[in-house]
Amino acid sequence: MNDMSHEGYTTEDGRKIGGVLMEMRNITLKFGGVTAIKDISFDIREGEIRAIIGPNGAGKSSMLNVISGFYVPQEGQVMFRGAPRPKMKPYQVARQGIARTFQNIALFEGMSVLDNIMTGRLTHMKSNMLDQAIWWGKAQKEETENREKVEKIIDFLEIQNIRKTPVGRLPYGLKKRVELARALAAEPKLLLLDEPMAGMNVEEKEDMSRYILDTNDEFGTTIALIEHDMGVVMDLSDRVVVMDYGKKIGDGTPDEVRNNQDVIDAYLGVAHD
Ligand SMILES: Nc1ncnc2c1ncn2[C@@H]1O[C@H](COP(=O)(O)OP(=O)(O)OP(=O)(O)O)[C@@H](O)[C@H]1O
Repeated sequence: MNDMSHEGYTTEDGRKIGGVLMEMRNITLKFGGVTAIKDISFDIREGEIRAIIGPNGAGKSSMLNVISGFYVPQEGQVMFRGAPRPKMKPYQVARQGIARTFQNIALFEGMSVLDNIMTGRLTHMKSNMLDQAIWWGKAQKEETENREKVEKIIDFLEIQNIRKTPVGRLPYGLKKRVELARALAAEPKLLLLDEPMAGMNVEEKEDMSRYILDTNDEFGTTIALIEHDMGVVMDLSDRVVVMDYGKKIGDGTPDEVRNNQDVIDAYLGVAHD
C-alpha cells in the first residue's frame, strides 16, 4: 500500500480508495462486568474492503454491532461522514445507507428467493397505502423500478434459476448468497458482513469471496466484514483490524498483519499477561 494519506490511498492492485467514511474513536463497550471492546480506534475508507478478525470471544460481533448502530458504546464516538452518529433506530441506519448480513442467516424461509430480495428494497419504497389506493400508477411505477433493480442483482449473483424457490429449500451456501442479494437490494453505501464464510466448504468460500470482490468492484460498495478464519480474508481485504480479548492488537495491510508477532501469538493461543 502506498500514499496512505487522509484523502485516501491506492491499493497494490491499483484501486483508488477514498477518504474516511466511518471512524471509531476510542470505543469501549461493556456488558455488566465484561468489557467486550477496550478503547479501540480505526477507520473505514470509501471503497475499501475492511476486515475485522480475531479468535473466539475477541469482540468482533460486538464491534460489528457498534458499527451497525445496534450497540451504543459506553465510551468513545462513532463518526459517520465526519459527524458524530447519534443513537439510531434500525430503519434510520438503513436510510444512512448501511446494510448487513447475519451470521445465522435471517431470511424468510417460506418466501421465494425473489420475494426475500424484494424486502431489501423496503427502505427505498416511497408510495404508501394511500398512494396505492388513490394513484395506483405511482405505486406501480415504483414497483417496476424496484423489480428492475432486484433483477439486476439476481443476474449479478447468478441466482436466476432459483428465483422462485422457497428459501427454506436451498442449501446453506445459496442461502448466504440470497442474504447478500437482499442486502445489495438496499443499494448500501456501506455493507456489513457477519462471518460471510462461516460454515461453508472450500468451493462455497471461493464463490463468496468472488461475489464480495465483484460487489466492491461493480457497485463501488464499501465493505466491512468480521471473520473468525484469518486465511479467507487475507486475499480479500485491503486492510485488516485484529482484535484479541477486546483489544486491537494489529491494524494494517494483510501482509503487515500476517507478520505482526502479537497477531501470530494470538492465533497460536500464546498466553497473555
Ligand atoms: N450480549 C452480551 N451480553 C454479555 N456478554 C456478551 C454479550 N455479547 C458478547 N459478550 C461477551 O463479550 C465478549 C466478546 O464477544 P463477541 O461475541 O463480540 O466476540 P467474537 O469475537 O464475535 O466471538 P466469536 O468469534 O466467538 O463469535 C465475550 O466475552 C462475550 O462473552
